[in-house]
Amino acid sequence: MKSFKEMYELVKDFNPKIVAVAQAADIDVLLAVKDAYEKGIIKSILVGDKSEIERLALSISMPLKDHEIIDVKDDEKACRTAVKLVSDRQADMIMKGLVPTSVILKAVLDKEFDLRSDRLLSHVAVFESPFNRLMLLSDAAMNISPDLKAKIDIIYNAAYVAKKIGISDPKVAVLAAVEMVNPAMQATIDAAILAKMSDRGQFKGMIVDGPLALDNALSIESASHKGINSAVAGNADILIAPDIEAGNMLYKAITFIADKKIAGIIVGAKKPVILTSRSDSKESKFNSILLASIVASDKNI
Ligand SMILES: CCCC(=O)OP(=O)(O)O
Repeated sequence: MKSFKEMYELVKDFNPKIVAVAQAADIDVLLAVKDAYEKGIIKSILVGDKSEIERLALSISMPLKDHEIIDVKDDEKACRTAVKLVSDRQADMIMKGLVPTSVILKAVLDKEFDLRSDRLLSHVAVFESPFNRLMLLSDAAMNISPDLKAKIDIIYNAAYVAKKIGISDPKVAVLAAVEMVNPAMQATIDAAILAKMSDRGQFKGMIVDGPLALDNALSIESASHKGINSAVAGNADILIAPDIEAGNMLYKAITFIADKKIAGIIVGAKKPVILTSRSDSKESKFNSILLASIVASDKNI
């Protein structure tokens, strides 16, 4: 897939999914939900401050008769209500509204709702790259300081999403600040181990290489200028950040500096969670609904 337009072309023929929105009183969230509803992609249950949802909906001419509202003001309760709707099979996916990521993730991880699978949960972002194709980034929002084992799961989760959007044998760049292994930099050691695992055939259906700095993950000229010979350099489909700080900054640089369209979801749970930054645009939130719809349509999730 080259663009979110192509993603929309795929999703528009799916049966509409039901989205439980946690803290829906936000103009960009409501605009994305309105757009997705009008295009027949979703139905929604809006959890949040009812009077505020009604006020905002009026300002964007969003008819609320088509959307159920559950009046909950408190952040934690709104998240738990949205997650419970999915847990009780009244909704197919959860959407983060105007609420901190940690609050919604706490509800998603609560054993009471039985949404965890045997996989690690991780955030996967998809963005329109300058190379006329979609690329992926992980993890910008969930795993704070993943160890080697967590990085393996993060790579598998990202490759799963890559395959769902048509990237059959993704090339995975494990990012660090430098391309050489430096015993003082854990990110380079982890990346080198992951690359060796890939060399030995321990990752199926993908090529993993690292450590790669962002320049040579993205540009073959940068790689050859630095004398780096790698099947992934300049061809990366998936960027794996060393930790949440790097991942989150890269995510926000993609949107706020490069002005690229992005989508974000949490995978690894029994149902997808649409998870963007509160400050992301309505387009990014709409794109995230598309991406989650693809994952939610997978019978084997
Ligand atoms: C995927 C980015 C998650 C994030 O940073 O959310 P907030 O900006 O709302 O904290």
